[in-house]
Order: sequence, then C-alpha cells, then structure tokens
Amino acid sequence: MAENQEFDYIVVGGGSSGAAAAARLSEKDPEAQVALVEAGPDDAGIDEVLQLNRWMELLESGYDWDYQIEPQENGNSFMRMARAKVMGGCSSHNSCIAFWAPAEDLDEWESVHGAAGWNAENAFRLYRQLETNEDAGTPGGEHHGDSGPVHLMNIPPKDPCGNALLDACEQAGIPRARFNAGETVTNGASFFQINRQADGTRASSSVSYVHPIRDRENFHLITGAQVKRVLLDEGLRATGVEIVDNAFGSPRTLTARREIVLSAGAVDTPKLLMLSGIGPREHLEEVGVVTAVDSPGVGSHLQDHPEAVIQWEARKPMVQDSTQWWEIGIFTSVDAGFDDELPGRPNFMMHYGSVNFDMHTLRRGFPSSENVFCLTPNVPHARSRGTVRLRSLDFRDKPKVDPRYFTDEEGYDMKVMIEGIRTARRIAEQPALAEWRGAEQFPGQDLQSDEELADYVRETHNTVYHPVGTVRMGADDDALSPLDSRLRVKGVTGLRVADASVMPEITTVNPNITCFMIGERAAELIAEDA
Ligand SMILES: Cc1cc2nc3c(=O)[nH]c(=O)nc-3n(C[C@H](O)[C@H](O)[C@H](O)COP(=O)(O)OP(=O)(O)OC[C@H]3O[C@@H](n4cnc5c(N)ncnc54)[C@H](O)[C@@H]3O)c2cc1C
Repeated sequence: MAENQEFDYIVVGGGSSGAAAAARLSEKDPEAQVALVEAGPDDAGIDEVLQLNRWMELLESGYDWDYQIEPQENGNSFMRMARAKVMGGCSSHNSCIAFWAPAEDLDEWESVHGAAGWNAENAFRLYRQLETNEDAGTPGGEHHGDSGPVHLMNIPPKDPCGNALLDACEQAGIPRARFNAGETVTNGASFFQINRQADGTRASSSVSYVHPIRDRENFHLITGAQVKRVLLDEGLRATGVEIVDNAFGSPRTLTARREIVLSAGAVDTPKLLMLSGIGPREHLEEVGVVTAVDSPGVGSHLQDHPEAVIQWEARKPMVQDSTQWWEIGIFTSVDAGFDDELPGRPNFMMHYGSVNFDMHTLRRGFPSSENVFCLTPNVPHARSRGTVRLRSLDFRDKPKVDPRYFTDEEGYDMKVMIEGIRTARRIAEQPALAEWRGAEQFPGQDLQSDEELADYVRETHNTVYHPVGTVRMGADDDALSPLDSRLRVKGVTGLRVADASVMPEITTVNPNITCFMIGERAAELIAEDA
C-alpha cells in the first residue's frame, strides 16, 4: 500500500449511497479532495457484475460478504444475509427493481420519527434529480427526471406466464397498475421499472455515478481497502480512518481534513461505529472495546422484509431469457386481523419469479424442478426488530447479524405472511393461469392451517435482502437514534452516516433507489454545512 494520505472528505463504502454521496460531493465542491474507500474490487470489466441478468450468480460468491445469520428462535437459521463486496455495493449485485418510496413512508420519517427535512417533497425532488426515467415526459410521467445519472426503464412485458399472472391478478381483484407514477399503489400489479441501461448493463451506483467521473481531479477511488475503524481525537472529532488491504496487512491512515461519511451499509456501518467505540456501552465492554460514546441505538432496530415462497410446476415452457428473472410486483392488503397502521399503503407485497427458488425448501424435502414459477410473499412493514453486534473486537470477524424474524409480540409478521400465502394461492387458482399452473410444489396443498403454514414459513423463509435502520436518524433528544436529521453521529464531530442504516422505518417498497436518494441528500447536507 502507498503512503498515508490526506483528503477533505472520506466516504467509506462505495455502495448505493456511498458512491452517490462521494460523486456528488466532488461535483459540488471542486476545491475539496474526496476519497471513496471500498473494501471490494472495482466493478469495471467484471461481466457477471455488470450484466444484470447474471445477478443471481453473485450470491455467496467472492463478491458477497455473505453473513450467516444468528440462530433464529422463530425463523430460518440457515438464512444468509447477502451483502455485496464490490464497487457499487448491493446495487452491483441486486436485481435492480427500482422504486420511488411511497410519499406516506417518507413523510412519516419526519412527522413520526423526528427526522426533520426528510419528507416526500424533498425526497421526490431528489429522485427526480437522480434519474433518467424512460417515462419522463409521457402522460402520467411528468414528475419524472430526464437528465439524472441513473437510468430507469420499464421491463418489456414479454414473459407470457407473467402476462397470464397479471390477468389472474385482475380476476382476483388486483388490477394492473403503473409503478412510480406518483401515487402509492395500494392494490395493483405490474412489470417493474428497473435501473438498467438499454444494453443490459445494470445502472448501479458505480456505473451511474462513478464510472463517468473516474478522471475527475478531486475524486479519488480507493478499492480493495477495508476500513478497520474511525480514528477519534481527544475532543471526539473524527480525524481519519485506518485501512488495510489484506487480513495481515499493516494499517495505514487516511486523514480527513473536514468530514468522514460512513456508507458501509446496514450491517457494516454499525460494525464500524462499534469498532470505533461508538455504540451500546454494555456491549462494547463485553467485547473489550473502549467506549467513546455510549449510543444504545447503534446496531439496534434492524428491520427487514422477510420473504416466503410458494412455487408451482409450469405446464408450458417458461421463458429462457429475462431482464433479471423477477419481473413483476403485486401489492395489496391482506386481512391479518390488525388495525390498519399504514394509512395509504399496502400491508402485503409479492414478487413473481420465473426461476426455481428452492434455496430453503430443498433441505426440508420439498420437491424441486426447473420448469417452474413462484410468488414470494413479503411483509412490507414487518414489526420484528433485530440487532447487529460485534462478534469480537477483531475487525476481521463477521458481525453477529440477528434479524429476530417473526418475533414481534403481536405475531403481526407471521399473520401477514400466512394470509399472503393464501392470497398467492387465490391468484394462482384464477382461470387466466390455468394453462400455466401445475402442481404446487411448496408449501403444497397438504399444508393449509395457520399452524402448518407458520411452521413452513419458519423453516423455509428467506429475505428480500433489505436490512435497514441499524443507525437510524431521529430527533436530537431521542437517545435511541444515533444520528440527528443531518445524518451527524451524535456525540462526536466530523462524522456522518449515509446508507440504508439511517432509515428510521423501512420503505414499503424495494429500497435501493431510496439509498441513492440518501446519498444525494447527504452530499447536499454536507455541502450546506461546509
Ligand atoms: C441480493 C440482493 C438483491 C436486492 N435486490 C434489490 C432490488 O432489486 N431493488 C432494490 O431496491 N433493492 C434491492 N436490494 C437491496 C439494496 O440493494 C440495498 O438496500 C442497498 O444497495 C443498500 O445500500 P447501502 O448504501 O446501504 O449499502 P451497500 O450498497 O451494501 O454498500 C456498502 C458498501 O460498503 C462496503 N464496505 C463494507 N464494509 C466496509 C469497510 N469496513 N471498509 C470499506 N468498505 C466497506 C461494501 O463492500 C459495500 O460496497 C437487494 C439486495 C441484495 C443483497
């Protein structure tokens, strides 16, 4: 590794938010030297990363931190929380389903959770700024952006089984809808918008924000460098970071003249804060880290979208080519017997997959074959909350990721899931799918009661891979929110967080575009405060 270096700003983690924040910062202040430090390799030239339709090859590959979750008391202990380790972060190995979050979600960040300035008006302005949307300028698409770095396109509705599914949804009372049309879809289904370029290249944060500015003089991309910890001086000012380029490597220091931004994601940002002495005192003492700031909310409030699967044999040949194999979304509300606490939003969502999804069913003995289609019910506002904790004070050790799936006291998450499976079956039984629908492989028609379906879900569920909330922002006087609403880490100076961990409540929809938006806003806030 080269000598120690000094920059004005250091952004840690080149993922969805980090790449956006660093690129925008270097654009807003050409005098400032901005470093973007990523543990994984550069994505340039790596076909399996850049070609969106190859995304499933990346799970559990060398580009995945691949966090085995802690044993679950009420969930699937075999589950692995994929987190990308490559420039672009999870936007480089996700399926690029692209959503503006519902206005209701964003407004609640401010009105319910005290994150001043985080509301739909501001967020929609930033979504518009970041996208070049195929729908911009079309009737109903007037709100879309046409000159931002991130390309959003509509999935061509080519999959015949997918089209039959949309007909079946209509027959089941869920009409065709248009996503990202400015109105929250509470009961509707459609092919997704995806962040992809016309030639099949994913519009990851790296492709969209970083590739075009590689030669910018004040932008410094440092890949293959894992940050060990943030350095704090005696006055609790963040002065730099220690980085290593291999497990035995001696660290070198990058110094920040102005600020450090942690964008390592909802698992690694709380890990880094805790390794730097910022976290729940009791836990830090347990693992032997000296506490600099006792911040009980760091690594707490882990929230996710738990996902079950229901799969059928297909009676006709399924597609052999697809944009990313998960092309359709279905939103509706199921009656789980709870008061509606989500005004204006659906309490249930499913993806449609044109591939075999036996990742957690095979080991339980369910049948499996290749010519199949599936629906994956998920809980958009799951109430269970988990934690991220240090395994030890060694930066090399994987953190303990414990989502505590299906542990909410009221049993809301499981109830929504069970009714969701029934909703999926109801759709599949419609006449429009008759020529496609073969035998239900899992859970299978033998499993019908609440108890049987709950057991099935506990043993086989996955995640939509949307962990958030582990370093949430909130009101200044909320001791459980480690960040203020300008994303500053409370108790220290010169340190912010910008990534999925800042969300005080998960978005109803897939969160990646919202992570880009968080990066955009972080750059604005930092520039304003400079
Ligand atoms: C398999 C999968 C599929 C998904 N599909 C979708 C989808 O279709 N649509 C959608 O909206 N969302 C999807 N998501 C979720 C979405 O991609 C994430 O919510 C989002 O990318 C999170 O962004 P982030 O900025 O918080 O973190 P990340 O994008 O994860 O970025 C964190 C970066 O920090 C780096 N890093 C970590 N620790 C260190 C360290 N110590 N030093 C230096 N660098 C470090 C990581 O290597 C990584 O590059 C998916 C996620 C996965 C995993």
